Amino acid sequence: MSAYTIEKREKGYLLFTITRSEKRNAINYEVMKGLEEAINRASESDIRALIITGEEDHAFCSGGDLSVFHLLHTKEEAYSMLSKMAAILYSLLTLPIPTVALINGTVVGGGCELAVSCDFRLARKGIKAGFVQGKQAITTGWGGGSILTEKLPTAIAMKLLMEAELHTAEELKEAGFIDGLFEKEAIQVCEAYLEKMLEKDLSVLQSYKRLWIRKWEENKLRERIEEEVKNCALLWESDAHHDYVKTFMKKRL
Ligand SMILES: CC[C@H](C(=O)O)C(=O)SCCNC(=O)CCNC(=O)[C@H](O)C(C)(C)COP(=O)(O)OP(=O)(O)OC[C@H]1O[C@@H](n2cnc3c(N)ncnc32)[C@H](O)[C@@H]1OP(=O)(O)O
Repeated sequence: MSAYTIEKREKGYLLFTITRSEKRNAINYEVMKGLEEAINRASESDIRALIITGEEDHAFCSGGDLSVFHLLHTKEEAYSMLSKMAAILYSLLTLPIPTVALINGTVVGGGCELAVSCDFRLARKGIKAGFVQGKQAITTGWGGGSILTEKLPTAIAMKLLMEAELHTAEELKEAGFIDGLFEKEAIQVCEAYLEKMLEKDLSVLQSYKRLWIRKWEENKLRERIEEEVKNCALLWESDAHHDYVKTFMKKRL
């Protein structure tokens, strides 16, 4: 059973779906490979947008797959995984077409980092979301913290990260993290959200997106992400982090 699907939709966008609902769509190395493939295909000339979502309606994405990543003990082992995903999310962030995180369910940890790397976030009403890494004695480690501070006012971004709490989609729309809410028919809602953009020449969309990419380059975002990854790898080694992961895994073994 594949961990993802990539579908080219007749309206000219790619739909990437994480298909690991049995693990609340946690990201393992296969999902990372799928994201790389989707990003490469989205760079092809006829693709006008990329939508990322999760299978079923329990979760959009529960972040890193703890059943795999709990085997990473040292900062070097953690850095290898974290930097791989950080590079993927930076490629996603800087895709010169509109990207949407279609948040069909709960989104926590690295799942929020995936979502913030998209241009827009549409969420089902009532879902829970949070940058929970702080509760696990680590920080964001895929670049999501650095990217969040590019997209939200600093104080709001820092509060979301430092508190590491779960919020409702409604609260996060208030905070400016979520751009739109829906109840059902996620794909139709998302297509309606993109409709006017998808009517425009691809070169117009690409030119506008390059304005933001230019800003992120001038703000040395890629270097700041690298520092975030290194800091997270250092914290990864802490007993507090390993204790959290052990507790999570114990409940499930
Ligand atoms: C830098 C990013 C960083 C990283 O790891 O690299 C992170 O992403 S840190 C954050 C890692 N993620 C988590 O800590 C989330 C853990 N999961 C949960 O808190 C809950 O599962 C939740 C809130 C996502 C959903 O809760 P719900 O009650 O709906 O489901 P269950 O907890 O019963 O889980 C169902 C099923 O899914 C498995 N599962 C869920 N999340 C993960 C995960 N992140 N990795 C691996 N497996 C996960 C869980 O073990 C259950 O499986 P089962 O076989 O039934 O026990």
